[in-house]
Amino acid sequence: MSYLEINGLKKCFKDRIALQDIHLSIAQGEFLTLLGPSGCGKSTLLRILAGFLPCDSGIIRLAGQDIGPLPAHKRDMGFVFQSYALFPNMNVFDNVAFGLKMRRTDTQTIARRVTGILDTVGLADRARHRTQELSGGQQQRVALARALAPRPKILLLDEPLSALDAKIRLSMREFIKSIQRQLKITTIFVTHDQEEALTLSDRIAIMWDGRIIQTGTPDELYHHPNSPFVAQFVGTTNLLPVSCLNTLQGSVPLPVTQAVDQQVRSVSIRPELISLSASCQPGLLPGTIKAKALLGNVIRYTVQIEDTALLVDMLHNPLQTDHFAEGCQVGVDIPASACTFLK
Ligand SMILES: Nc1ncnc2c1ncn2[C@@H]1O[C@H](COP(=O)(O)OP(=O)(O)OP(=O)(O)O)[C@@H](O)[C@H]1O
Repeated sequence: MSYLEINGLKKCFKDRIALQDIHLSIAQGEFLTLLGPSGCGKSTLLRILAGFLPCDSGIIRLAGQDIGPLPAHKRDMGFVFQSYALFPNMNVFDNVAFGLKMRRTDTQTIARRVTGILDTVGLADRARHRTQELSGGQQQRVALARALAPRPKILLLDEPLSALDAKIRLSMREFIKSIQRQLKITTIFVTHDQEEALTLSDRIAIMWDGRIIQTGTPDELYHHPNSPFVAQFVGTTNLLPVSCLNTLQGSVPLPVTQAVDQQVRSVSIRPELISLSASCQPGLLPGTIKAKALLGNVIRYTVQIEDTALLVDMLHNPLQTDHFAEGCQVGVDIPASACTFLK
């Protein structure tokens, strides 16, 4: 059963539609990410859920209750901003205690809760420090502790890692996931970084131009995208007009008829599903290596086949010597099962 349910949500800013037709169900304890390019409406949706912004129409239910009419402080949601937004005039303890004081929680409970949550985020020894004395990662942990201290029903995180440098970002990502697992708190995370979304989420809602285009597990979105937009936005792919297959099929039995039957317009082929051979045996397509890039443990080749350039990923094993140099002639195998046809 869904814990948070959003139905038919719409939001306009003057004549600009920021969100429309938003339907989303989130289970208790789930980690859901809103993923999409800049300006697609992710933060607007999060702010509406938090009660910071009104929506024009739609219903939001939390644990069966319509929370649309409730102000932000009565919604039981914790919010973490991209820019920490800590109170500079307060120390770490008082920042974390803020939400509890607003709720007129008694002093003993505040002390117990703040100490407990600071311990959870690994900052128990910094309680009396001023927030400016902390690193970016530590400040974001204070922001997380502040959001969690009142024990909200939902945790809302708006690009919480984007102000951090690359290395801290990675460790904070792991940290957020482990806290979420430990507390089993229902979480909605906003990002435009697909790697972040894929590694953190139970499910991802892909947004584009104010709409949710597809919702699914990372695996579903990667292997079964419902549109060219999702295929390109989640992972790397070769997105080709389906007519390309007509050119390629001379040598390979690709399932072009299936594509025509479904009136699809494009085909997505993931780079790791294509393989290369040193010789072009029957059934393979003749290609030329145009470029080669080392991406850590993967080598990404650009292979030219007639007018089509394909990306092909192969695991990089330094002990093996069967890598291909630029200019090399190769045989290219595109199994029919590698082709995802899209409308
Ligand atoms: N207060 C506002 N007044 C007018 N337009 C707004 C306002 N807030 C957001 N918008 C517009 O609504 C659209 C969605 O904005 P939003 O900030 O939700 O996108 P986003 O996906 O979170 O983008 P980013 O990843 O860049 O933060 C954008 O076109 C934006 O310009």
